Amino acid sequence: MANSDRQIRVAVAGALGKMGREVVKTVMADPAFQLVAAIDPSSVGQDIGSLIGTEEAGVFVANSLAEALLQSSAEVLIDFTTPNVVTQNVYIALEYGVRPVVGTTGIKQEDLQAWDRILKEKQIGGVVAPNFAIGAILMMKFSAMAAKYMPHVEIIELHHDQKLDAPSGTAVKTAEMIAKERARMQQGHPAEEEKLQGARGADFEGMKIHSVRLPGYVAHQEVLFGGVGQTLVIRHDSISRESFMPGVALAAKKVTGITGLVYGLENLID
Ligand SMILES: NC(=O)C1=CN([C@@H]2O[C@H](COP(=O)(O)OP(=O)(O)OC[C@H]3O[C@@H](n4cnc5c(N)ncnc54)[C@H](OP(=O)(O)O)[C@@H]3O)[C@@H](O)[C@H]2O)C=CC1
Ligand SMILES: O=C(O)C1=N[C@H](C(=O)O)C[C@H](O)C1
Repeated sequence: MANSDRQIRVAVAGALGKMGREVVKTVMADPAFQLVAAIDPSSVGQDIGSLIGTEEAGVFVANSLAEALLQSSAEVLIDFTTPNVVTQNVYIALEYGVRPVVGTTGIKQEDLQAWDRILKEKQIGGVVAPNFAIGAILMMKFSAMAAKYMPHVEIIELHHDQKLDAPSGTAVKTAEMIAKERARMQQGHPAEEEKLQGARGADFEGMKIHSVRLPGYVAHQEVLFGGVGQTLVIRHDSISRESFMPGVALAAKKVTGITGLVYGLENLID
């Protein structure tokens, strides 16, 4: 791919993971981007393109994010690593003035607030999106709309059994968006009692969230609403990780034109 000033210089952390591989392919295929670094603990020193089965990228897997960012002059870091790695990665990116685009989930609110502050001080942008699939964004928005009229709601998220965090970032974001539209409330019978701990799921401001982990699933969520004499189910299925790629590419392009942190893809496409 030809290098030009107009291309956005992109580094990918977690480049050999399930998402990272798709992201590397997407970045390599999009003329708006130049892949300049790939960070992952395994296969260090090998060409990332050869490792993921595309053409050679001329970019070799690095272990140290700081060194990779420094040497590559990356402008954007796309992070799909793990919940215990992402926080440190973003602070490193911010130190080097690199704009983070983060899909990794399990991030604390206090870190989101700190990143927003630092990004504003540095006058650059960052994006954290628990879900980059447009269908999932619509599911969350429709759920927030429905909760105004049908406030009794429970969330069931279903994922592959390699997922490290529960509940999913998407389920938490959905609950946050619903919580803005309805008052905190008690659901179910006031005297209900769990005979087996965890049977009623996790609690988010009175909303129950249930996490399923099974081989065969990719990423799925149902938001169930109950009213008098009626129910409503809003469901989204990501049946392949390609579903996330247009959102990732959009965020990596838009992040160069914003200041501060955008939390949620819906805030970039409104
Ligand atoms: N926002 C969204 O739309 C989506 C978000 N996700 C989230 O993205 C994250 C990644 O998911 P997924 O790709 O399935 O996970 P994987 O476990 O497949 O990939 C994570 C990768 O990160 C690597 N890694 C570990 N430590 C580091 C480090 N210090 N620096 C760089 N890379 C590192 C891992 O290497 P190793 O295995 O050798 O440790 C692995 O290759 C999860 O939090 C998931 O929830 C997933 C899908 C969509
Ligand atoms: O781990 C995954 O796979 C996914 N993680 C994100 C989440 O936690 O919501 C997004 C999507 O659900 C896939």
